[in-house]
Amino acid sequence: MTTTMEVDFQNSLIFVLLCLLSLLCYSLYVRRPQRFDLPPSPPSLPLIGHFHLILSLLIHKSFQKLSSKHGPLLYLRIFNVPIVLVSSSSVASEIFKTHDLNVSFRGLPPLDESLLFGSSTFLMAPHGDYLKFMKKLLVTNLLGSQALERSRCIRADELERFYANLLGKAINKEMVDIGKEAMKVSNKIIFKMLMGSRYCLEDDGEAERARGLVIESFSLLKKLALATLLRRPLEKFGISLFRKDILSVSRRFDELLERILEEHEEKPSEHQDADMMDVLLEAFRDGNAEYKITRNHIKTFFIASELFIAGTDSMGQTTQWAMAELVNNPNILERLRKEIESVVGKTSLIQETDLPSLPYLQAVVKEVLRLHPPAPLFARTSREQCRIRGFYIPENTTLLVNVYAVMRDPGSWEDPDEFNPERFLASLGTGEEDERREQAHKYIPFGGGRRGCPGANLAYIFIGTAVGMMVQCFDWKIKGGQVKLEEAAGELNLTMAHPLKCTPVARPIKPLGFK
Ligand code: HEM
Repeated sequence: MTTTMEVDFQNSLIFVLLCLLSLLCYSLYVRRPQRFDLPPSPPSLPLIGHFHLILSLLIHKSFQKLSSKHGPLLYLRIFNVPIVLVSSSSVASEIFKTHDLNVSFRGLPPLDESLLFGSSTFLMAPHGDYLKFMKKLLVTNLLGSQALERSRCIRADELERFYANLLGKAINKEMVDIGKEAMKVSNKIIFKMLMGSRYCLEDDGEAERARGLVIESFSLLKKLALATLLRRPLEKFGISLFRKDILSVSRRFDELLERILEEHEEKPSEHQDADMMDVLLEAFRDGNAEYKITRNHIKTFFIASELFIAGTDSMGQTTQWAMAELVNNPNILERLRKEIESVVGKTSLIQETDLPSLPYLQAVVKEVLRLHPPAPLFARTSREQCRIRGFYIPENTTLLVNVYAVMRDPGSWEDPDEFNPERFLASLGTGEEDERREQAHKYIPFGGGRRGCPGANLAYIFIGTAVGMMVQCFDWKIKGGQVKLEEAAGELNLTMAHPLKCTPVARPIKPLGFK
């Protein structure tokens, strides 16, 4: 009896020891190496992890400092949310070339009852059939080169109005808030490209209302990014941040778009004048469409195209930074003006068809986007675990690409903090050098891979013609003679801390048709 008990006891002990041994082997050879394989991580604090490091008001700069000290691929933890920080072109290139599909998700949690941040917006939608279908519609009908060719007169009209507005200010010696004026123009252009000629009235209230909602949504987007970081710790206490504000803006967007939708249904445009709303309504009614879209999809499409870091804000901000750099660099401004005058002359206003013949203007725009990218950071999420530079990246990890650090990396750019458009002229004529930089992901103001920005062509056209017109037709007076190029704190996009306000002085240029 005793012997049987002893044998049983010995067997159980062996069994427990075997279990412990396998657990040890599992943790050593299966789990532990993965933990040890994570990218390098700077020292962190208990509970909050690296949260104190992002409390700085210029997050992209704090991250840049962190990466220059600890390396271009870092593993950070904000409370219990892991983040992988990417700060060099070689790591960005590996991500876009090798892991593009795996990181084609933004990973923000959608708020499904909201039109603004629901799962069918460009921002939240996972990569798949729906997003592919909507992007195809966006490129074919709005942002691709043929679609841009069709909407050229909308932009030419708005550029003339912009010129007339500045001329009025010059005559009255009034100061101009360049970013604000440029944002108004870019917003009107996108609104008209989307909604068609019926909204072309100068004092159109719907465009104004949409602009107000875009501004509100932008500040919500910033809060949403913060809420995403704090989501997991706060959810434990049943706290959901900003939900009420998001739903309120969504409801007002919904009402505005429902009105516009109904108008389009009552009075559809003739085929040749069909605008984006008509195109989407046709896809909505088409039983054989590649993807069956709903009425809500149509609305979210407009919100996304209007809002997503899109036209309105990014193009306005970049135009402002460009003018600030030019005011501070009179030699560059003079060289640019000479180029424009030699190609466009003194009796016509610069047109977008002139842009290919204005390489220095193109170089100025590129250099401004390099130094002052409107989206200094963008996020992707790994759907599955993967290895980047040999390091283990767990599934569902946010990858934060520091565009600002990549485009100011001294390893890729000579004198990276200098405003020097000439660096983009090396490729003059062939464009080969520019292409090489883009291929190597050294120049990424528009992101990269399949979730890269589809609005890049429109952005180059808008910024090129707006800056070109302001240089061609006006001198710019500013108090103190120099602009402070400081970045605003606590913004999601790269904004000037002190908006550029200067007075235009009309030059002896007389575009035909203007008195
Ligand atoms: C200076 C102007 C602009 C800049 C710097 C810019 C930059 C960006 C960046 C960095 C992204 C994220 C890319 C990524 O994750 O790889 C993005 C996405 C996007 N942008 Fe732009 N953008 C600009 C203008 C525009 C315009 C004019 C439009 C359309 C009217 C637009 C529409 C979009 C859309 C729809 C996405 C989301 C694409 C997706 O998630 O698949 N952007 N943009």
